[in-house]
This record gives sequence, C-alpha cells and structure tokens, in this order.
Amino acid sequence: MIKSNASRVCQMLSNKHFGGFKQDIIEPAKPSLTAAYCVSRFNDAISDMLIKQINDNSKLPVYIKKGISEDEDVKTHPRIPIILNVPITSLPTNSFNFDRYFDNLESFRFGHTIIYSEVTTTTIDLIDPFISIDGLVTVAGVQTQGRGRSGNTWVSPKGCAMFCVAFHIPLSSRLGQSLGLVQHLVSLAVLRGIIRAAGYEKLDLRLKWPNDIYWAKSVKVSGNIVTSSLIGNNVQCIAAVGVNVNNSHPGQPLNQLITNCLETKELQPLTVEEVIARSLNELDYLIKETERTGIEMLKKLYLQHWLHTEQKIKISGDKEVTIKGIDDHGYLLVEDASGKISTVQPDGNRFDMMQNMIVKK
Ligand SMILES: O=C(O)CCCC[C@@H]1SC[C@@H]2NC(=O)N[C@@H]21
Repeated sequence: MIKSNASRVCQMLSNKHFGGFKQDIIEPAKPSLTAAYCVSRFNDAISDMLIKQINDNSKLPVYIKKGISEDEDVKTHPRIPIILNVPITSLPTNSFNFDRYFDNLESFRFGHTIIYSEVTTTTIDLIDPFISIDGLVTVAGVQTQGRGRSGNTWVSPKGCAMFCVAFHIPLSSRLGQSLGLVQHLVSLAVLRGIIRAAGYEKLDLRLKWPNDIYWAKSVKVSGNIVTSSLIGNNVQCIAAVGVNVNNSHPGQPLNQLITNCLETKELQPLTVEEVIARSLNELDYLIKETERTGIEMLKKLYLQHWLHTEQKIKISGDKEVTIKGIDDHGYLLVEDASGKISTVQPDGNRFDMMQNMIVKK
C-alpha cells in the first residue's frame, strides 16, 4: 500500500490542508472556559455534577437551563435559564448565537447540554471529563491546539465550526458490531446536515473515504476524528468535528464556495450554529436508522455521497484497482484486473487525491 515517492506529496497535502499557518493566538495554559450554557433533560443530580465539574475547571460563570422532560417538544420548551451569578443577558460572548443553535436543533438526544468556550486548547480537552454524558457537546470559538488526524494540526480560527459530541453505543447493537463505520457515519451526518436544507443540495460536496468532506473533489471543508473506549458493554465515543464554514484560512471556506459558485449564489451563507445543530440532528437520525434497519442502509447512503464510485486507483507497487465500495467495518473494497476483491484499511492508509493512490499515513 505504500508508494514511497508519494509520501512526500502526502506530507505536502497535509501541510496545505491542516498546517503551515501560524496562529497568532496566545495559548492559555489550560482550557479557558468562558461559558457553559446548558439545556439539560438530565435530572438535577447530573446537572449539578456537571456544574460542579465545570466550576472546578473554571472560575467563570456557568449558565444552566434545565428541566426538559422526555415528552416535551424540545423546540417549544421555554428556555428559562437557571443562572449562577450572572444574568443570561451578560453572557460573556457574543460570537456563538445560542438561540440560533437551539432553533436549529431538532435532535432530542444530542446537543442539549452544550459547553461553549470562546478560546480553548481543543474541544477534545473540554469534553474529556464528560464522556460519560451521552449527547453532551463542546464547542469552541477558536482553538489554540486544534488536532487533526495522524498527528496533524487542525488550523482553528474563528468561523470554523469546531465541536465534539459524546455518545454511547451498546456493544451488542448493530453499530456496536461495526464500530469502524462510526467515523463514516459522522462524516455523512455532517454532509447531510449541510445539504439537506432546501437549495443546499446543489452544493458539490462529497465524502472522501474514510471521513472527509470535499468540495468539487478538490477543497477539503471538513474532517473528523472519532475515538472510543469500552466501558462495560458500552462503547463511549467522542466525535471531534471541524468544518470550515466562514474562516478565511486555511483554504476556502464553505461560504466562500457558496457565494462564488454560479449555481449556489442565491443561497444564504451558513452559520457555525446551523452547521453544528444540523449535523447533530443528522447524527441522531443516522444512528437511529442504522439501529432500526441495519448497516446496509448506512453503507448505501455513504456510497451515494462519496466521490470514489468506480474510481481507478493505484495500490502497492503501481497495481491498478477499481474502487467498489466499503465493507461492514468501513474498509475500502477494491477489485483488481482478475476480479479479485480485497480490502484497504482506513487506519493505516489515506487517499491521495493528487495521485489517485492509496498511501500510507
Ligand atoms: O484531520 C482531520 O481531518 C480531523 C480534523 C478534526 C478537527 C476537529 S475541530 C474540533 C475538534 N477539536 C480538535 O482539536 N479537533 C477536532
């Protein structure tokens, strides 16, 4: 699977997409939580635990909205904040519009407890103490140590949607038996979160195996990292997602592509809040549907949106193969000239768009 002279190209691509930009931000010694703002359907004990943990990490105020019961419509629930110390009107940030976020959030499971930090190291650090809380989301305005896959840096300026979501998958469930597909599911959720709004289906966004989103097969607009730990019979996952929505670097953000493209000129620019909330709605839908109908549905949807259909690529020593799909664990299925099907694993490999080749990460 290794093409030696390609690894340098691969390195250059990595720099182009993820690094090579110096961020002029003073790094806080530890995550600087500016506000935690929660609507919680959890009982008071869990909400209180959350408040305590957050307060232990930060002297800054915490805003809690709680009390949604299972049968209430999340959207119409009056959001009465239970305020610690400071009135909600003086939330010390104006860069994340919580109302817009909650107006777009339809999922009951995800995102009702959201911890927002204006500047932090990475949302992964923020969510780490809370992974036992299914559905909890952390969001950052700016990250000073944004992480990408394979040790890359994720350049994390304002305007980039940067969030993590914690969710639990029973090991015995359909998805629990095909955990390798979770990263594919997450990227599909983000893609659908963007293109399922009216008009946005025209956007030329496609999935690049295993879990990136590309515009016009050439501009990376989103990536994710999914990590998991097994606790008893439950897999506790964290999906860490970045989407270049409005940021002027690196590369071209989604909104610039939308306004530059003839076909999509009329569309409203997207907001970070919309992208996050809608991705969470889709995440909820896709997990439910996978559990209800099985992973074939998920694989089919993934392939409908990817950019590799019948693509010819080169693997190990210039051997040409044709991409046929993914297997139950998310591995790439390729067919050689003799009709033999084999798999390529996402963990050790990445897809080099410049060379149409599978290369070692
Ligand atoms: O390499 C990739 O494509 C994955 C990028 C994931 C970036 C996101 S931004 C929010 C979260 N926090 C991080 O530090 N990384 C992820």
